[in-house]
Amino acid sequence: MHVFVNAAASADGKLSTRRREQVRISGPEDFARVDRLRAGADAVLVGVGTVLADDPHLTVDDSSLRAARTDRDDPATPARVVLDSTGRTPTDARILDNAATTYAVVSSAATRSRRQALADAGAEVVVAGDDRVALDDAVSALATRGIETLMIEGGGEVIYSFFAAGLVDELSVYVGSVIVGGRDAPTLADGDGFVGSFPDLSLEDVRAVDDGVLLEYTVTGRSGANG
Ligand SMILES: NC(=O)C1=CN([C@@H]2O[C@H](COP(=O)(O)OP(=O)(O)OC[C@H]3O[C@@H](n4cnc5c(N)ncnc54)[C@H](OP(=O)(O)O)[C@@H]3O)[C@@H](O)[C@H]2O)C=CC1
Ligand SMILES: Nc1nc(O)c(N)c(N[C@@H]2O[C@H](COP(=O)(O)O)[C@@H](O)[C@H]2O)n1
Repeated sequence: MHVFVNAAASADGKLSTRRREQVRISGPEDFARVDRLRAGADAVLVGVGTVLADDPHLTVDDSSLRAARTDRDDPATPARVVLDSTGRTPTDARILDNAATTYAVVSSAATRSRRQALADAGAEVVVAGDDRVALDDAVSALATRGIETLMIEGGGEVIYSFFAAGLVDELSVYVGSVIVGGRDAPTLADGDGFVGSFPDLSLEDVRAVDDGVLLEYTVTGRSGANG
C-alpha cells in the first residue's frame, strides 16, 4: 500500500491550538490541492481526536474531480477511515453520513454496544489490535478491502504512529504564515517522539502556495544522523 501524509502547520509547527480547535492554516489554493490529493486516494484516514475536534467530512468537493473518479469506476469520493480504539466516534459524526464508505477501525477494547452503534450509524467496523488500534493490522485489513493508496490527514498522534511504524512513503506539509504557539498544541508528529533514530526525509519540492510554503518529501528510512 502507498501511504502519504498531508497536513497544514503554522510557521511554528502547530496543527491547531492548545484547545485543539481547528485553525484555518491553508488558503484556497492549498485547500484545492488537498482536494486533488483526496481525489487521488482510495481512502482518507484520521484519528478519533480529529473527529472529536473538527467533525471533518473528508470528501472530495470539486465536481470535476468527483466526475473523473466515477469515470474510472471509483466512488465519487474515497473511503473514510477513523482510528478509534474504543469506538468514541459520535454516531452523528459527519464522516458517518452516506457520502462515502466509512471504516471505523477499533480495537478489541471497543465494547460490543459501541461497535453496534457505529455499524448502525453506517460504519463498516474493522477490528485491529487489542488495547489500541494496531497499525500493521489496520493497514492489512484496509488492503484486503481494496485500498491501495491511503492518505493520512492527521492529527499529530496518528501521524506520529504511522511514522513510528515505518508506514509512510511521502509527506507534504503546507507551512502557513501564522504563529499558533502553545506547548500543548498539536504538532505534525506528537506521540512519544523519536529518540536516537529518526525518520529521514528527502526534500523533493518546495514552492510558494497562497501566502505560505508547500514542502514535499519522500521518506527514505531511519537513521540517527539527525540526533
Ligand atoms: N492542520 C491540519 O492539517 C490538521 C489539524 N488537525 C488537528 O489535530 C488535532 C487532533 O489531533 P490529535 O489530538 O493528535 O488526534 P488524532 O486525530 O491524531 O487522533 C488521536 C487518537 O487516535 C486514536 N488512535 C487509535 N489508534 C491509534 C494509533 N495506533 N496511534 C495513534 N492514535 C491512535 C487514539 O484514541 P483512542 O486510543 O481512543 O483510539 C488517539 O488519541 C485537532 O485539533 C485538529 O484540528 C487534524 C488534522 C489535520
Ligand atoms: N489542509 C488543511 N489545512 C488546514 O488549514 C486545516 N485546518 C486542515 N485540517 C484538516 O481538514 C479536515 C477538515 O476536512 P473537511 O473540510 O471537513 O473535509 C480537518 O479535520 C483536518 O483533518 N487541513
